[in-house]
This record gives sequence, structure tokens and C-alpha cells, in this order.
Amino acid sequence: MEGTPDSLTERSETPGSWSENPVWRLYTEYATGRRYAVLGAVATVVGRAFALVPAFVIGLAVDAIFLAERPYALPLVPDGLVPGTDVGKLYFSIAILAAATVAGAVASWIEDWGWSVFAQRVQRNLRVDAYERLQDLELAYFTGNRTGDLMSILNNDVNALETFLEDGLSATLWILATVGGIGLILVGLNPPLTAVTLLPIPLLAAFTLLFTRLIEPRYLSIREEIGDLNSRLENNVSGIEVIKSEGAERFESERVAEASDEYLTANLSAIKVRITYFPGLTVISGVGFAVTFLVGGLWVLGRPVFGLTSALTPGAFVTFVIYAQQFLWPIIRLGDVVDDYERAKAAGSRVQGVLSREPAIGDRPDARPLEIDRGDVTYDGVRFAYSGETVITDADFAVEGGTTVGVVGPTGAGKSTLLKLLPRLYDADAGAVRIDGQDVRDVTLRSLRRSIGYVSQEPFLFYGTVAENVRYGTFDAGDDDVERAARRAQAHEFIENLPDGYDTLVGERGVKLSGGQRQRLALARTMLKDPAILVLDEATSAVDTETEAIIQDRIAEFAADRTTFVIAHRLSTVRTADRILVLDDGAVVEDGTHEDLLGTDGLYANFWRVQTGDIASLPRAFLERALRRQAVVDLDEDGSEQRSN
Ligand SMILES: Nc1ncnc2c1ncn2[C@@H]1O[C@H](COP(=O)(O)OP(=O)(O)OP(=O)(O)O)[C@@H](O)[C@H]1O
Repeated sequence: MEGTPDSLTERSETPGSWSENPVWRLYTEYATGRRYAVLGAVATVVGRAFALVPAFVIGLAVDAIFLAERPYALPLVPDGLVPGTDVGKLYFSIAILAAATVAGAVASWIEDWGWSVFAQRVQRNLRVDAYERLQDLELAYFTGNRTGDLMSILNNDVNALETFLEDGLSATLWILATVGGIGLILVGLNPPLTAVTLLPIPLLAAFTLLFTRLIEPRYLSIREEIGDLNSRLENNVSGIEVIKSEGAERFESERVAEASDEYLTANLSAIKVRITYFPGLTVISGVGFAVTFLVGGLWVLGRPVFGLTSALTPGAFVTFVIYAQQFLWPIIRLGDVVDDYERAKAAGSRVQGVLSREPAIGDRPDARPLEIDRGDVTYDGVRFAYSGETVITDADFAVEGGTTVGVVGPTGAGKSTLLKLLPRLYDADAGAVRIDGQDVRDVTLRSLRRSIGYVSQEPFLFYGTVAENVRYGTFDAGDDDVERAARRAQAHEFIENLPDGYDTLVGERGVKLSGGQRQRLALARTMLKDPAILVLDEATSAVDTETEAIIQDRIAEFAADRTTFVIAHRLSTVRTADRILVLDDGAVVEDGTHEDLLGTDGLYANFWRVQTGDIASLPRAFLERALRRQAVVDLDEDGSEQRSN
């Protein structure tokens, strides 16, 4: 529902959804460099094959050179290549060991390269897609979630998924190749002893299952805590001016410490489980290995175990024991993979929360581009609520194209909200907003927003040059157009006085501009866009009255042939408007020209008295209401602003 965004951490309950299997989903949807994964996979298997060579050659050398128990025969190596003397065979064995080591190192390089390129590309694609989907979501989603938490999803969670792809997938294949290859060799060498080696496997599997059950909720809670911590840090860095001016450093340090403590607690809880798991795996496989060594050793000595025996030469036993150790080691490494996978899964469920959310405001399937004729705007029985809190109770009015309409009213009356329904920053809950007879929900968002210039109360400047900020949204505009727009918005003079003129860097880390200068840049941006409909939401509130008078002239000239809404507290800003709408508690209570409204002697007339300093003649009822209204906007216990009635 509008205004009630889902929680970021909401997880899909669909069985088999990709939060259950993030790797598969990532692989199928985001892998553009699959050939790199294939290269990595081939290199993993080939590398494993080279790693098997030493144990085999050492066992063979013991039996053939030192004990003369079997002939020196290597698979794939023609007998003619094998030297005749024992010393020659020893050198030959060492040469093979060296060659296998070098070949293994080359394979390892290719393996790392292949998997890394693959994982980095998936990470890039996933981040870009998650960002695109996020920015398509409606404004309510952003006001309902914390910036730091969203950043944490786009950064930390996407990175956690990439880590698994880079290390986890290659390690899984490495384990499969090692266990499969060595398992086959062990069976070939001695099936009964292989059965002994396999004894700890069911125990390892049960232990791993228990680990995943315990670690899963802990990793999810870590991801949530890191989101909380990020939000706190992001909020404090943005609000550093208030922290300093309020002397709230200690208070904020404590809040950061609290969030860090919660993150620490969540981490320690997971660490306790993880550090128990790894030694547990080592103990189980170590005991298993000791049993293999004992049983095999007794068999080499010709002693049966539980009535069972098997023929085994010392060299074959050496080979078997080295392989058995190599067989159990990957199973311990499996712990790392399971651990990485569990982290990736927790991160995946959060990324999925973004990816699976459909924008509440988007184009209908049959949406057509908005066609502007005269620029008439109609609000037809419009109602709107933020999270169930009704703000627009009934807006019903029609504005003729080309008209300039002032919108005034007490603070919190719903003026900004009313006009945010026009470019569909929010959608009305009931009724319809129409432009030239077309319901704004029936036209494409792109065409709608191209046709409306919205200058908000607190304009945002991106880090970049002044020219880039003015050009924002009309990216193909030339320098002359930018300058013309800046002159119209009465911004050219102060821009020329900046250190690098239009090339001065502004926004975060750039030159600091005053509120009035920012507003003029935003105005220039909208004038450059040249929209058919203009909404100025307190757009000149921060400039001094003298400059405002000059801007008013320019705005009037610019607005002459386009439908314009001007929200203002300073009534002088809207005095000359063709028409003024007075809003109170979400409803239009008065409608007319400045003179009409003074004649009506209602809310507007009283505002006018306030602004002309004629306080003495204000009716008592108006003053009492104004005082009551001040009490309406209150702070709740969390410190967030709320309407209390
Ligand atoms: N994103 C939001 N989520 C929830 N409530 C909101 C949101 N934005 C505004 N409100 C609430 O809606 C009411 C109307 O706000 P709005 O900004 O439209 O009033 P306004 O008349 O423009 O006020 P002002 O003159 O102070 O700018 C206020 O009570 C405000 O607290």
C-alpha cells in the first residue's frame, strides 16, 4: 500500500525461491561472463589432477625403487621413457613431481582468474540491476526506509554474494574434484580401507546440517545490524552540523556505540557457532584419519581387524595414507564453503527484498504519452493518506491552462502533498488528477514528468559543476542554454562570482552554496527543462525579499504561457497570481483572487493581516486555532515528527 513500504528484510516465503538458492539465481540471471566460469572450472579440475600426482609417484617410488615390490609403471607414461637404473628412476620421479607442481601453479592462476572475472561481473550486473530496480520504486519506499540500510544492501550484501561466487563456487568444485578423484583412486587402491576412510562422512554431514541450522538466523541478524549501524553512521555524517551546534557529540557517540554493540553481539553469537564448527570438523576427520591409519597399518603388518584383513604393501599404504589425508582435508574446507554460503544466503534474502518488489507507481500496460494541449489541471474528489494518516481530505478544483495559481495555507495543511500528486510522486487514494482530461495514472511516467517542472522547498544539488547541476534532466542542453536559464533565474551573477564560474564544483565536498543560491540553481534547472506545467513549492523562500522581487518578475514572464502552481508562505509571492487556493486540513477552503479573498474576510484575510503586521485586528478564534495547530505537530517518543490528531 502507498506509504507503507515493506520491510527491507522481508523474505520471500515461496519454496524454492532464489533466497533459498541465491547462487543459482545469480548464475542464471546475472552471469555475463560464463566462459570465465567454465575456464575457472576446467582449471580447477585440471589443477586437482596435477595435485594427485605427487602421492602416487612417492608411493610408486617407495615400492619400485626402495622395496622392489612392484615394477615402476606410471599411467600415461610410455615404459620407454622410464630410466633403467634406480637412481635414474629417482631423478625421473623428482622431475615428474616438479613438472606437476609447476603445472598445478599455472592451473591455479587460470582458476583464480576465471572465477574472479566471473564473480566480479556478476557483482557488477547485480548491483546495477538492484540499483535500477530500487530507483524505480515509489518515493514512499525511500521515505519509509533508511538510506544507510539501502546503501548496506547495495554495498555489503551484494559484496557478500560476490564473495561466495568467487571463493565458494571454485571451492565447491575443488572439493568435488578432489573428493571424487581421490575417492576413485582410494577404491582402486584398496576398497576395504576406503570403506574405513568413509566412516566419518555421515557424522560430518550431520554436524554440518546442525551448523547451518544454528548459523542461518545469526547471519541474517548480522546483516540487519550492519544495516542499522550504517544508517546511524550515514545519518550522523549528514547531520554533523546539527550535532555540533547542539553539542550532541557525546549523545551521538553513545548511540553509535549502542549500534556497534548490537552489531558486536550479533557477530559474537555467530562467531561462537562458527569457531565450534571448524574444530569439530577437524576432530571428526582427524579421528577418522587415525582409524584409517591404524586399520591400514595393522593390515600391512598382516594383523586382521574385527576378523577382516586386506593385502597392502608399504608403498601402497603410503600412497593411501597421503590420499586419505587429502580426501578428508577438502571436507574440512567444506566448512568454509557452507559458511560463505550461509552468509550469501542471508545477504541474498535482503537483495531479493529489493529485486522482487514491484513499484507501486509505474506505467500501466496501456499507458500512452501525455498530450498537452492547453495545460488544464483538474483535481476531481482527490483524497490521499500517508500510511493511513489522511492528509488530503477532499481536493476538487479545475485550473485553466496558462493560469498562475497560488497555493497557501497553514503549515502542515497539505500544500506540498497536494501538488506531489500531479507528477505522481504519490498516487491519490481516491478521485483523480487530470491534465487536459487525461488521468495522470493513464499516461507514461516519463512523459508526465517531462511535462512538469517541480522545484521543491529544499533543492538537492549533486556533486558536480554548477553547469552540470543546471543541466540535470536536460542533459543535451548547450552552455548558452544553461547560461540563459541561469540569467532567467537570477543566478548568473552569483555563479560568475564563484571561483570557477559555471565550472565550480558544488554539492557534497564542493563549494557550499547558500539556501537562496541553491534555490536559484534549482529554478534555473527547471527553466532550462521548459516544462508545460510548473510547480514552485516555496521555491524562492530562502532568497532575500529584494532578490525575490526580481525573480518574481522573471518567473511571471516564464509562467505567462504555462500552468503554474506557486506554494508560498509569504503572501507577497502569490499576491499577483490569477487565482489563490487556500488549503486547510487537506481541503480547499477558499478560492479566488487576492482581492476576492480579502473581501471574503476568511483564513486568507487573516494571514494577510498577520503579514502586514495588523495583529490587533485578528479575530480571537483565528489566534486560538493557530495556537492549537502548533500543538498538532508534535514529537513522538522516537523523536520522529507525527501528527497527534
Ligand atoms: N513522506 C511523508 N510521510 C508521512 N507523512 C508526511 C510525509 N510528508 C508529509 N507528511 C505529513 O503530511 C502533512 C502535510 O504535509 P505537507 O508537507 O504536504 O504540508 P504543507 O502544507 O506543504 O506544509 P509546509 O507549509 O510546512 O511545507 C504533514 O502533517 C506532514 O507531517
